[in-house]
Amino acid sequence: MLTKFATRHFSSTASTAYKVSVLGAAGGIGQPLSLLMKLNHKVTQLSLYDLRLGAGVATDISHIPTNSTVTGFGPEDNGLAKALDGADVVLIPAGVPRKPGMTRDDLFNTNASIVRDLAKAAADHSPNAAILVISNPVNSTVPIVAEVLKAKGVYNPKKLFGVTTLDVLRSSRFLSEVAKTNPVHEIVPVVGGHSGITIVPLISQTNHKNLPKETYDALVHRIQFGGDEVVQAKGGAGSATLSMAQAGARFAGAVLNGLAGEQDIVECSFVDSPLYKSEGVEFFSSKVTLGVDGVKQIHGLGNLTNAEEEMVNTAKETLIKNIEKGVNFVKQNP
Ligand SMILES: NC(=O)C1=CN([C@@H]2O[C@H](COP(=O)(O)OP(=O)(O)OC[C@H]3O[C@@H](n4cnc5c(N)ncnc54)[C@H](O)[C@@H]3O)[C@@H](O)[C@H]2O)C=CC1
Ligand SMILES: O=C([O-])CC(=O)C(=O)O
Repeated sequence: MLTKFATRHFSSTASTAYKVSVLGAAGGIGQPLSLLMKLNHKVTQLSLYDLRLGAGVATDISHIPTNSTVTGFGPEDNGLAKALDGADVVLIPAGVPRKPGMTRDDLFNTNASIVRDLAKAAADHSPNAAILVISNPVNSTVPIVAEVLKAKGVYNPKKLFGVTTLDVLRSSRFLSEVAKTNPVHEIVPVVGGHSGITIVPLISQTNHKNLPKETYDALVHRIQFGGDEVVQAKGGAGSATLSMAQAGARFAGAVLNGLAGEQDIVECSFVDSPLYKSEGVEFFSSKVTLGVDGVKQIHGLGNLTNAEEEMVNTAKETLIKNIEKGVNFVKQNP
């Protein structure tokens, strides 16, 4: 694995057998993510659902000799219900990716209903699962899932996560490139949300507080718009898939480690957060300690520079609108 925010200790009572369901498992992210989950030894049942090719991907991955069964499902024969039944962790990378010139918000019209419907099924068939939302725009799809779960009476804010780990991975990598260090040792908290200016890397909390202003500004911009680099490079064929699979597998692994009772498991994630609720920001990404019930503790941002504080304030304004958009969508399209 790449980086961890803290040392891990183990609880002797930990359970280590989990069912993980991937919804959208045959997609650009879904396939490598499913592969990486097959390599996680805590996963004993891997359930792969997609509108197409779910069974094919599952059969392929099932030949890997790790200690899990792999089952594939499509929409026929109540496949979604079966895929979700009793899941401990549900990963959702279903939905369309960006093309050059689009923002993540441009995906809202297509992905909102996909995520809403998958959340309804998760509420019915795996109401206790930790739900990890990858589908964009994350700043809005996470509130969509929350509203659906609330309407179904099964909302547990400790078990809903927007996956922002790719921003953390990029921060480690891009910072190491300018600082000429080993990225494995660069740990950068990234707070806010997951789109453009809502992505706020806290470089002041690394060993590289005094980067020249021009270098710092370029680094922050590259982290905030790193997704665009991949969208441009793929020239219309999609967005980040392989690095996202690694990010998703790292975050799902951390959630499983928390569920298993391991201590001091800390990752950044976009969660139902008390940090700025009084200002109307219902969800916010910050460092979160993961535990047996999901979120164990949401950490404050710590000391910020003036520049970081300004970025957080700007992020909050956009987040309020993105979150409201998701909430309104479910109200108007239950
Ligand atoms: N959170 C993050 O950091 C990132 C999020 N993403 C987002 O992840 C999503 C997926 O991206 P890709 O895998 O590249 O797209 P893709 O188009 O390659 O795969 C999406 C898959 O979802 C499936 N799908 C669509 N509707 C479905 C439904 N109702 N039920 C089940 N499966 C369904 C499709 O059949 C397809 O296999 C996009 O919205 C993208 O923007 C991408 C990169 C990073
Ligand atoms: O840029 C995109 O559309 C996909 C994404 O969320 C990322 O790569 O961070």
